[in-house]
Amino acid sequence: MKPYVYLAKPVPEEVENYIAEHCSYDKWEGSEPIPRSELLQKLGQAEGLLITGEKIDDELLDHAPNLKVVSNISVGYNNFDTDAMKRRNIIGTNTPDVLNETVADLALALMLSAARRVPELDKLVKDGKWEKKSDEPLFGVDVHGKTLGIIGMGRIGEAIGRRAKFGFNMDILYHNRHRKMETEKELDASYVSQEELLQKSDFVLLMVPFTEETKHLMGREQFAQMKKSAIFINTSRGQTVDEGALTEALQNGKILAAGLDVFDQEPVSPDNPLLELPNVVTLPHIGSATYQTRFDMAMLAVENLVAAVTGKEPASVVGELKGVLK
Ligand SMILES: NC(=O)C1=CN([C@@H]2O[C@H](COP(=O)(O)OP(=O)(O)OC[C@H]3O[C@@H](n4cnc5c(N)ncnc54)[C@H](OP(=O)(O)O)[C@@H]3O)[C@@H](O)[C@H]2O)C=CC1
Ligand SMILES: O=C(O)C(=O)CO
Repeated sequence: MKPYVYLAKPVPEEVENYIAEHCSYDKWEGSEPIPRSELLQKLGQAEGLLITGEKIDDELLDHAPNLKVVSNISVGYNNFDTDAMKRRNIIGTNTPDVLNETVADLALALMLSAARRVPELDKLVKDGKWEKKSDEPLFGVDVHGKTLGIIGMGRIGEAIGRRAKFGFNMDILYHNRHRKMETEKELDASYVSQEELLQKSDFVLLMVPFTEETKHLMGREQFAQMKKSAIFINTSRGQTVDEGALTEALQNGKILAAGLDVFDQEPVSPDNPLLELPNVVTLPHIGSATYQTRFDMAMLAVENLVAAVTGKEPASVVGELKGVLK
């Protein structure tokens, strides 16, 4: 008998066909995310669960006595309570690498948009406010040749660093908990303390996972350490930034501008004061959102799912849960 899995997230037909070859399954067909109460009801028989970002905690796991694997269609897995999963010998998988280049493209788009004020000036033109006088009020700042500081030089951070170094001739600073000698060599990058990175960078870009350690990694003190002319980019998770402190820094000219793909609350509340600021470029968490990359992520996620429920080792089990499946 084929193992039974539940798909809480729709996937492309070709990906679903792969599941059908190996598993029996049921799926959520709504266009909205599956309501929590509905999800909990679906888990009684499931050996595998496919999700994007739903919270996996004791409450959910108590409804899933047969579960072996939760496969996340995303690389970030801050939605996993890994301790609760470990206690029950349930593994979690994610989708690393297949999205690196796509997310890096978007990070550069945010840097360029914020520096050259692209959305603000696009609106000006479309509002019929392009006038035949001095264009100095429309000036932005250069990206090429400037210094980029990457906090979280991992898989995606490196892809961003390559674009910045080889495409824009930028100097690269980075900060992680551990040094990466090969990356330093490849990108001629310098490992510095977080404080030095904040003080010296023209662009500060956050690409860390959201963990207890990185919660509000950027707060009032950190924004105060940045140059007044610097631009802050967040493509990691909203919770890594104290949004109140960021708003204040932007309003008071402590930093020049920001580019944000992620927010503390998503979808962002329409009354979030960051949305009022002309020097903030905002996006709805679309770092990996191209047709090809979302397809690749879904395929990797179901390959992980199928592997785990058919007794094989999935390609990308998250670090904390490696080896817990019995
Ligand atoms: N906006 C979007 O759409 C997307 C957002 N993301 C987010 O990006 C994150 C990173 O993805 P990815 O590059 O694949 O992950 P990686 O694990 O490859 O890289 C993360 C890097 O962060 C560093 N890091 C971790 N904790 C800290 C810390 N406390 N202080 C400083 N550095 C730290 C790690 O180095 P070390 O261990 O040495 O500290 C590592 O180099 C994901 O977890 C996800 O949240 C990912 C994809 C799309
Ligand atoms: O993969 C992730 O972590 C995302 O944020 C969306 O692709």
